[in-house]
Amino acid sequence: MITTRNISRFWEWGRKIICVGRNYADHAKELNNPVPTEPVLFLKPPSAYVTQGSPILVPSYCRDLHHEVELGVVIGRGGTDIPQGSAMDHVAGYALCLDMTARDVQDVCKSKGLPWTLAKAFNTSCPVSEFIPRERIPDPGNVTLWLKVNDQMRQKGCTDQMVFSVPHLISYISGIITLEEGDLILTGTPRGVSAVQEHDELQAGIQDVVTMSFKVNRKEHQ
Ligand SMILES: O=C(O)/C=C/C(=O)CC(=O)C(=O)O
Ligand SMILES: [Mg+2]
Repeated sequence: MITTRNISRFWEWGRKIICVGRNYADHAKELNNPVPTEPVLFLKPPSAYVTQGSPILVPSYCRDLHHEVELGVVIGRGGTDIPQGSAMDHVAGYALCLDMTARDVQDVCKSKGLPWTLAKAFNTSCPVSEFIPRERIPDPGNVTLWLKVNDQMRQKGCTDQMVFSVPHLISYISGIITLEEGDLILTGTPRGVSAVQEHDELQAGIQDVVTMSFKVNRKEHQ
């Protein structure tokens, strides 16, 4: 059987989601973290994806779910040890993403020195917009991301504030984890993260390029 995969539906490919944390100094500071000298990485599984029309589900064990709006980079050509100079040749496009975070659980994990999996990798923890072809964002280092909760602006930040640029991140990550076509890199969030509640409506956008909206529901007990 011949199957053709469409990069504009990259979330259906079952590929890796590699996330960068503390990549904006103002966000690192609002959570009392040092600004990193090397990228901070963690992963989400493909089951974290959710697209517009389906709700974000608060995990049953979470009492403080936070939004984090982020620029996502969709890999078009894989590679290992990719040099910074050619890193952008590996980009197929972008997506607006949310790194939904169970902040109360993350705080417990941090205090116990445990990994962040329960806080970051649960089902629906990675809402994504439609695929944005790379031509529509000529400079990923200079676009403004925003997020509103129930029409109230909570986050607005420009990617020129990233500690590590998109080419730097692609090069660094590919030296540790081979990048494959269809992988997604979440590049970190600017300041303004805050709690969302069941029934809230989140709207987010990248300038005049894309907008998306999601409802928040609580996961039913099974
Ligand atoms: O260290 C913390 O308290 C929190 C870090 C994050 O959640 C990192 C991110 O996901 C981010 O900066 O986007
Ligand atoms: Mg994040």
